[in-house]
Amino acid sequence: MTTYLLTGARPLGGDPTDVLLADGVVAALGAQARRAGGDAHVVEADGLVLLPGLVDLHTHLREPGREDAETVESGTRAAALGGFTAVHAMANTTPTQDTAGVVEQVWRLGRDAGWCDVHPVGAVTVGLAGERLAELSAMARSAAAVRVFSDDGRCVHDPVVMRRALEYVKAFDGVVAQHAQEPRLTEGAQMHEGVVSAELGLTGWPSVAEEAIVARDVLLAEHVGSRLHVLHLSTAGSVEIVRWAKARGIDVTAEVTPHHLMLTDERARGYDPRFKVNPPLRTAEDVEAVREGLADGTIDTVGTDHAPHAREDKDCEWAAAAFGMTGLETALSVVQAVMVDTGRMTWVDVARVMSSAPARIGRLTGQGRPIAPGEPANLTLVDPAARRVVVPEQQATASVNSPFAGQELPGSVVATFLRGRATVLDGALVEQGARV
Ligand SMILES: NC(=O)N[C@@H](CC(=O)O)C(=O)O
Ligand SMILES: [Zn+2]
Ligand SMILES: [Zn+2]
Repeated sequence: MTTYLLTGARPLGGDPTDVLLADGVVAALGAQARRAGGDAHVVEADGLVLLPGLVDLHTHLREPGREDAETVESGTRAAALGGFTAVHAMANTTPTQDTAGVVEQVWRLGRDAGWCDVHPVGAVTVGLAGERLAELSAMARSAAAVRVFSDDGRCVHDPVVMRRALEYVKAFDGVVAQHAQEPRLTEGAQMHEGVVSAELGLTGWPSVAEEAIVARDVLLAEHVGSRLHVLHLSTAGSVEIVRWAKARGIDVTAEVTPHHLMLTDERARGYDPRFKVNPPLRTAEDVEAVREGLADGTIDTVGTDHAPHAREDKDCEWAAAAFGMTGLETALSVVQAVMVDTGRMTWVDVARVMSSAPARIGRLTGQGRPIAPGEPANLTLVDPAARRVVVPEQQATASVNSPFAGQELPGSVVATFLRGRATVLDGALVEQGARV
């Protein structure tokens, strides 16, 4: 296995130092790294920020079932290029990831592709139908060792089913990740309900449809003493509820997506379906509230909600288009633009919200660890001074539905290491055959 000497890298944005990666771990730092790294492959890292490998709790890889939109192979290539060393693959596949057999299949596909760790999310209910609990314990005990359960794409709407799921996952330290959307309040909804939806004549999706479920679920989590994770939180009211719940000692964590940190419902004005997403893009006040919530720790993680869609599902009129946008290859840049370059967060904070916190919530060992001797070498090296224009056709994801197409974003991933092996070097994928 190649050893790597990263020279002049800034761990978590701190002072420059040399970092030696050998035998899958961070072998040494500083002068010791330079001494021991005589025959190592040198990666010039002057001015580059070294982060723990990013961990996504919310990726749609679409395999099995929609390999025309993404496969485990194409999606994990995108992940590696985005700086990720682990992703959680959402359960809304066809067939649904609701049995030990299907989650093991996805887990194996991820392992064989080798671009990053793939942790399948288990469905909460059979077929995401919201009625009967899926075989949660069999998925937890399978080779995939599932700890995160979600019907994402759909809300676990029945409070009795949600309560049972929260109770059940306690047996194996699992977490229920809720897609908070009151279905009756969002029937036929096309975008955020507000001034813009009224002007465009599109059916609105009120903030309360999210907030009502977030409020109910934090109370349920408190009642049964279980862990709850709120996916893609998007409204100022949701931030307030989670803040209240945490102050009360409820074991809740929350996620925001890069697109909800940057974009508003004004984008719907062009009726461009790339901006159609669930939950919908909200108002500037909501965007400010989720930024503040992320900076003050109310929101624990940034999850990409990478949701690739085939061209025919997006190249159509707004009302007919699918909900969702890609995000793995732009997530870190968006967080840099919105949170770091504005002085609202440091790289230490970025490492928390994009690596250590999601790893902890997913109960991953070996990911999101400090950059210290003996720790697994899951790392990403970022050039914060770089700028690039997003060209979806040039990305590794098999789909082109990026809301940032044509936009210039700061920062680029120069290298990604998975247990000491480079998956990305010089900003390009290191193909299997070239890996040593
Ligand atoms: N976010 C989306 O708009 N779409 C997701 C489902 C989801 O995350 O709810 C998808 O699977 O396409
Ligand atoms: Zn969702
Ligand atoms: Zn999703």
